[in-house]
Parts: sequence; C-alpha cells; structure tokens
Amino acid sequence: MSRQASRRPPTRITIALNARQTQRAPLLLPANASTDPSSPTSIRKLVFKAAQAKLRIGKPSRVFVAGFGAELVGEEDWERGVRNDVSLLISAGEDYIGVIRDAGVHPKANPTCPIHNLASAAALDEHALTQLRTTAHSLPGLVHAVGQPNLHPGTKFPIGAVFVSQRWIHPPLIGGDIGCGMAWYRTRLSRGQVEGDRGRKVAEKLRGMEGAWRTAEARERWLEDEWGMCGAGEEWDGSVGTIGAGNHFAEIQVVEEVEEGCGLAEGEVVLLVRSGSRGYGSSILKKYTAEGQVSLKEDSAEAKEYLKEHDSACRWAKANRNLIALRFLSCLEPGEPAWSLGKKDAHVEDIHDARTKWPPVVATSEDTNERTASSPSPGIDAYIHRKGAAPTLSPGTCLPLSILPLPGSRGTPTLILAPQFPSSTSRGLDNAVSLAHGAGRSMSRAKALSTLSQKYQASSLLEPRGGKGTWVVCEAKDLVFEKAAEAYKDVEAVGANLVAFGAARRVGWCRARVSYKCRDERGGGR
Ligand SMILES: Nc1nc2c(ncn2[C@@H]2O[C@H](COP(=O)(O)O)[C@@H](O)[C@H]2O)c(=O)[nH]1
Ligand SMILES: [Mn+2]
Repeated sequence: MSRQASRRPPTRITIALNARQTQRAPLLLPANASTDPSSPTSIRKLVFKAAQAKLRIGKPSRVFVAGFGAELVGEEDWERGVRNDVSLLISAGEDYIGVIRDAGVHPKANPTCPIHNLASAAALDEHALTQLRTTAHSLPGLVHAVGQPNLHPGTKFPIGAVFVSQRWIHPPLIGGDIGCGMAWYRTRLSRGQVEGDRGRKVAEKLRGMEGAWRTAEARERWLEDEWGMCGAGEEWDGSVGTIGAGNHFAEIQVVEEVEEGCGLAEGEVVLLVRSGSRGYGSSILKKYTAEGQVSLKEDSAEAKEYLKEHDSACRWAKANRNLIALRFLSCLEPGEPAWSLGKKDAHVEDIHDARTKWPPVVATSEDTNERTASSPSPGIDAYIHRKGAAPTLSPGTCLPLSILPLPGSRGTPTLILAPQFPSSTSRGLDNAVSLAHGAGRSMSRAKALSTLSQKYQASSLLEPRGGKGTWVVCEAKDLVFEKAAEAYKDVEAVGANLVAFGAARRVGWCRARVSYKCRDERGGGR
C-alpha cells in the first residue's frame, strides 16, 4: 500500500441482499482496494467476502446499485458505482429486484426532448452518449439536452452535459461539486521569473496551501460577500481556501497568444484556479437525494430550499477560489498590498446560476435590459443543469462572458475561448449557452493508474521535457498517473469541436509553468 493510499479515508458503503433488502450491513472499503474486479485486492472480492460473512449468502455472483439497478461488471462500473453511502445489492445470480426509486423517472417521460451533440465522431464515447439520451428522455421537465465535446460517462448521468428543464429541478444533474468553476487571476510575475528552471523555484515557494486557513473567525469573515454570509458551519468552512480532490488544481500559466481586448495580455503571467464547494456542495446533494430521489418539483418546499442552498454553495465556491488565489499569490508576491487586503478583482470567472429564461436572452452591451431580435419569444422560467460545462452568459445581466478557459491537462495548453452566439446556433440556444469546461477524461482514473504507472517513472511526469509539460507539485503518487496529460482528451480537438459548432472562437492559449495539485506538508519533499 502506498503512503498516500494509506492516508486516504476508506469508502463507507452498505451491502444488502438483493433478494431480501432488509438484510443489510455496513462495510468500509480501504482506499487501496482496486476497482479492477480481476485484481486479488478488488473491491468486488471484499464485497463478496463481507456478503458471505455478514449477509450469509452462499455464492454471491452479481452486484447492483440500489435504487438504480445498474449492475457492476467491469472496472469502469466499479469505479463509477462505488462512492461513499452507496448501497450495493448482492445477488446469487437473480436479476435486480426492486423499483427504480427515482421520483418521476420514466423511460419515455420525454421522448421528444431535443439533444444537441457537439462532440465529433472521433471523441464519442458510446456509454456517455447512452447516458445523455437516457437522461434526456427519462427525467421530467427536460426541454433541451446538450452533449459537449468533453462528454464522458458519469456514475449514472453524463459529465460534459447540459440539461435544461422547466417546472422540475434535478440536483444529480449538477452533482456534488456545486459551483465548481475556474478563475484567472493576474499576477505581477514576469515571464522570465517562471520560465525554464526558474519554474522549479516558483514551485518550491508554494507552501502552506494545505489545511485550514487561519482561524474560524477569519474564515467566517472571508465567507461574507455582498449578499451576506455564505458560510456553512465549521465542518465545511474549515476547508475554504483548499483545492481539494477531483480534477481541481491551481496553475501558474503564461499567456502565449491572445487577441487584443480580451482581458488578458500576451506574455503576462496568470494564475488559473479550478475548484468548487468542496464538502459543502456534496453535503447538499446528499441531503436532497438521500431517499434516492432525482427530481424535485419546482414549487415544492424542498426545491426552494435546494435552490437556496445551491446558490449559497456557488457563492462559497467563488470565495474558495478567491482564497486559494490569495494563498498562492501571497507566497509568490509577499507584501503585495492588494493581496494583504484579500480580494483582488482582476479576474475572469465562470459564474454559475441555475435559473434562466428559456429560450435564453443574450443581452447586448448597449442595453442589457432589452431583448435582442434573436429571442423569438419572451422566455419562460427554466433551470440549466451543467456538469462539466460552464455558462457563457453572466447571470443578472445576461451579457456574454468575454472569455472562458478550456484547460486540457497539467501538461497541455489551456485554450482561451470567446463564447459566440451566431444564428447557426440559434444564438447560443443549441449549446444551451454553455461550453465544455475542460478537455475531459479519455481514460478512467483506474485505467490511467494501471497503464501509465507501467509506462512512466513518476518523476518523468513531474518536470517539463523538451519544451512541453510543466513543473508539477503532486505529492500523491497515484494522482501523478491518474492526472497525467495522457489521461485526458486532446484539448485542441475539443476546442475545434466548439469552434466548428459555432459556440466559441479560439482567441488564444496559455501554457502552464507550474501546476499545483497537492503537497505533503508533513515534512516530505518531492
Ligand atoms: N490545465 C490543467 N487542466 C486540468 C488539470 N487537471 C484536469 N484538467 C482539465 O480540467 C478538466 C477538469 O474538469 P472536471 O470537471 O473533470 O473537474 C479536466 O477535464 C481536464 O481536461 C490540470 O492539472 N491542469
Ligand atoms: Mn469540480
């Protein structure tokens, strides 16, 4: 077991008999258990062993996810299906028993919901496409679905997808990382200070980013914005200012090329932060899906509460990104007065707001209140659910955001995209006023770990080579491979899809010099 794996918390699941679901038992899965069912240390073996001992099932042979009925067969199924608090039903060979508990989920609820697929044939993942179609046609109230070119499979619902609904809200289509987004922050560093071997020195300076920031009072103050407090209590607020798991990162990038007037300048050094609402967002998702429900009726008390909490988590996520940036920039630019004040306003951010009018109304800068001729009818209230996608309109004003980042991976470029609203896309309606917010995975984490750890020495993935790559701070060995550049789709192809569709223009690109994921702050070096 690696040192890092032993430090990761175990996954809490429940196992139950498929044939008699009242017979159940809790089970803790160690972090180093493998999702590969053929491995001697597989989760499947642990689950079967526990089922024999605790549930007294003679010959367990099949496993289903309770409430969904999805069978866990291959490695990808195990990787997607096993999460904290999931209930697995163990079968002795019989088919899944039980109703699909999702409130309002009917296979033909929406047979006519239009689906726009922005991905080219080369990037298509059949499983993700099936999830996109099934979701669009089964959840109530969906009026529009979009597969972005970063489309890839999720546990049940796809990632890199946008779903627009009326009268219904579907929290799982947003997921647990509510408000996950990106922001570029200006730095005062010059290109020369981060180029080549100097990048290593910059990486060395990045310390003190892990763990709680300052005191509980300081964190509470940080979580106050123009609308008041968005703090969620110490259990969650303790992690504000930390990057967290998943594909989150903070990266020092040089703007290699950019069109004038976009808000970034060629040659400048920027910090790109990607993070979300950490444990707070996932606690909200859990709360509203605890009974296995997927859909909330817009006028229900639950839906109203969810929206309130969703908005608060979006504000929390934004405060989190700002604080991460503060922590980084105060290492890099000690004494910089703007940073000692805390918040620096020179940044571009994708802002999440679920509510909108449908069809969307793209405002012009001349008059943000007047509808453009392109919007065919006064909109009706709708909800845009984005997972792995970013909005292209600023909430409130409905003005187009000038630029959005499209990060590839720690070793490949981040494209600078300008959202477009041509009539060929019905003024942004076809792509649901959203763009892919990353290249997306081409390999599951498990596959990346098993194949890339055979192919590369970890150290070779942590340094730039031949003008490519970046200095990487990633002191968790598994993550070196799971997040290697090869585990992601080709960002240029994903960007080209968006451009070909008419959803964006490529106005420039950045290359990372230092990419920060996590540091072992208990004394270990790289
Ligand atoms: N520039 C970087 N891009 C990265 C890194 N790790 C992942 N990524 C890209 O961003 C998205 C993350 O999206 P998510 O919704 O899956 O969180 C991912 O698809 C990659 O394309 C990185 O270290 N640097
Ligand atoms: Mn996220």
